[in-house]
This record gives sequence, structure tokens and C-alpha cells, in this order.
Amino acid sequence: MPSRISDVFRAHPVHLHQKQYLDFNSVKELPESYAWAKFNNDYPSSVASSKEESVPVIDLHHPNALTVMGHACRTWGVFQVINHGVPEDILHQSLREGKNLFSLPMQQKLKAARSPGGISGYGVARIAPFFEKLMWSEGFTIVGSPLEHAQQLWPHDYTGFCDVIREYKKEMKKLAGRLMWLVLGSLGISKEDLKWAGPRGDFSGAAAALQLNSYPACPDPDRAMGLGVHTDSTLLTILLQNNTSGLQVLKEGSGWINVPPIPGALVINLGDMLQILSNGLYQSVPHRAVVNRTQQRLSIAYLYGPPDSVLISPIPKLVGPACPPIYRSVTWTEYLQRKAKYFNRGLSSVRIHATKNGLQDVNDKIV
Ligand SMILES: C=C1C[C@]23C[C@@]1(O)CC[C@H]2[C@@]12CCC[C@@](C)(C(=O)O1)[C@H]2[C@@H]3C(=O)O
Ligand SMILES: O=C(O)CCC(=O)C(=O)O
Ligand SMILES: [Fe+2]
Repeated sequence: MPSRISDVFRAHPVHLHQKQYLDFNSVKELPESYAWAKFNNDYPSSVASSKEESVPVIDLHHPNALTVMGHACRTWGVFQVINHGVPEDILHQSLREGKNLFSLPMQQKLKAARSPGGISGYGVARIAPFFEKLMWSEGFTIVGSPLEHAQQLWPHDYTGFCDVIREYKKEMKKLAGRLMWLVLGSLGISKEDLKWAGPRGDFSGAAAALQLNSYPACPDPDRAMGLGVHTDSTLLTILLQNNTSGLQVLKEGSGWINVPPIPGALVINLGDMLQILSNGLYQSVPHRAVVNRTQQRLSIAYLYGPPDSVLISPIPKLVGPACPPIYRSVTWTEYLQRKAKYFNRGLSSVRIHATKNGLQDVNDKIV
């Protein structure tokens, strides 16, 4: 069993064919291998009008932030935050660096290609092998220092990228710790209940990955898919999107809901590890990214998880005779390995009690 997230995929290498690295800009017609006939049989394909329902936007300075967040976590599993304290210029600079990276010639990007059993580098999403068709996107994953890959991409000019990424990660780590206490606080959990958050309660040992995503303009967007439906394996994910729509979340009873970009705002997704920690009270949110005909979309996901060695299980305060723990303990590295093997059945694979009503786990519905 690996002990660090950088090693989790050694046992599940993804061997991608050269053909899967498409130079999107040179394509005038959607290749059949990218044509998703229908996105998913099990899910409603229609997208709810934004007038009907929209993802909550939470002002972190508002005195009611904790209450509103509790409601958003219970009913949505996703929300946007404003007044979050991350300087806007860092958000802009990070998106600019992402844009520069994806604008490089394909030959150059492939110099920093993710190795089959590796975690960092340029490539298609890790979840690609679970879908029949290819996704209209490219990604760059950073775990630890980006230095080695940045040097491959820009041999004489890599420091700018590294500096911006370092600063961005620092800001995200600070914000993620703050958000964790708000989310946990809304469940009545305090610092004494979570020893692994460290003596200062600042989650100093937390692990994280940064995922830069690019969704190029697409000649046939209605038949293509940017990133297939999935939940994140994280505690929470902080997502920055440029000014182009594309992120959609699945809300029970409503269907797909667009998450429109709001200048300066960040999208927060609850992930599978939080579902385990909260004993299912808060559920990870299925989401996907769609594409459009005219504009490139960029997003940066900060995927935030517990320290590598910590066993995560339902918080004792949230379980009792009436609500026994429904998940066994698991480290993030083990969970990421399970996700690499079982994908959307990752959560059920660590479930220890049948659901009370015999229904499937929400994640089982995504096939
Ligand atoms: C820590 C991680 C979460 C992630 C797999 C990874 O090792 C690094 C990339 C992450 C990402 C980003 C895009 C969507 C996703 C499902 C994927 O394929 O790679 C997530 C993974 C995840 O949350 O399981
Ligand atoms: O680009 C997006 O909006 C979604 C990205 C995402 O889901 C991810 O990186 O995990
Ligand atoms: Fe995601």
C-alpha cells in the first residue's frame, strides 16, 4: 500500500495511446472517438434553467455564513464563495499561467507528459479510461513541486510559472483550512473532535493536488463532453473558473444545474472523503464540464485531502446507536487507489452498512 499520494497510481497505470493527445486547435470536425452519443443513460440530460434554482453563493464575511453553508452542504454539496480573502491578482495570474501552458505546441506539452503510473504532468483526466469516448479537454496535474515539469515545458523560463503556482497553493491551503472549519462547524464539530487537524487546527499536514484544466472551443459541442461526470475524491475542492461557463452539478430531484462563473468567486465542491467523515450527512456532488463552440474554458481545481497517513472514518460525535458508522476507515492514498480501480463505486467499496431504505449510494448511480 503506498503511503504518499504521489505513489497511488503505480498500481493502476494508465497507458494512453498517442492518438488520445489530440491537437484540438487543428480539428475542424468532431472525431467519432470524441462523440458522446448521449451523455449518460441514467441521468436526466436536460439542464435546469438558472432562474429555477442556482448554486448558493456565500459571503464568507457575512455573520450567517456558517448557517448558510450548512444548508448548502446538506442540500447541494456545492456552493460558491465570495469575500474569501484570496487576492484577485493571484487568481488572474494563475489562469494566465494555465492559458500559457495549454497554448504551448503539443510536442512541447508532451515533454511534460504524465507517466503511466505517475500523478503529476500533462495529460488527459485520470478518469478517461472509465468512459467509452474521449473527453474534449486536456489537463496538467501538480502534486508537490511543479519544478521538474516546468523546466521541461519552459527550459529557460520556468520560474514565473513556479512562483505563481507556489503562491496559489499557499492561498488555497489557507482557504481550504478555513472552509473545513466552517463546513465541520455546521455539523457541530470543533477542534477537539478532530485531532488530525493538528495542534493549531490548521490542517498543516493536509495533502493536495492542483489540476489545471483546459476545454478548447469545440466544433460540435452538443455531442462532446469536456469532463465526464464524477465526484472528487477529496475532502473539498476549490475550483477557479475563467469567465466561460461549462461546470454543471447534479442536484437530486432537479437534474443538471449550471454553475456560472462569478468574477472573483471560487466554487467549492464537497468530496468523497467528507462524505465518509460526515457519515453520509454531507454527500459529495456529481459534476461534469461541458464545452462550447467559440471559447476556450479554463479551470484550476485545488483538490484537498487529509494527511497521507491519517485514517479517515466517520467522526465519533456524528455516530451513535441510531446512526451507526456507514464507512470503514481508509487513508486518502488507499481511497485514491480504490477510486482508480472502482471509479464511481469507490465509496460503496468502503461502505460497511447497507442503506436503511435499500437504495443505492448516490455515487452508484453514476455509471
Ligand atoms: C488527488 C487527486 C484527485 C484526482 C486524482 C488525483 O490524484 C489528481 C487529479 C485529480 C483529478 C482531477 C480531475 C477529476 C478527477 C476525478 C481526475 O481524474 O483527476 C480528480 C481525481 C479525484 O478526485 O479522484
Ligand atoms: O472544469 C471544471 O469546471 C471541473 C473540473 C473538475 O471537476 C476537476 O478538476 O475535478
Ligand atoms: Fe471534479
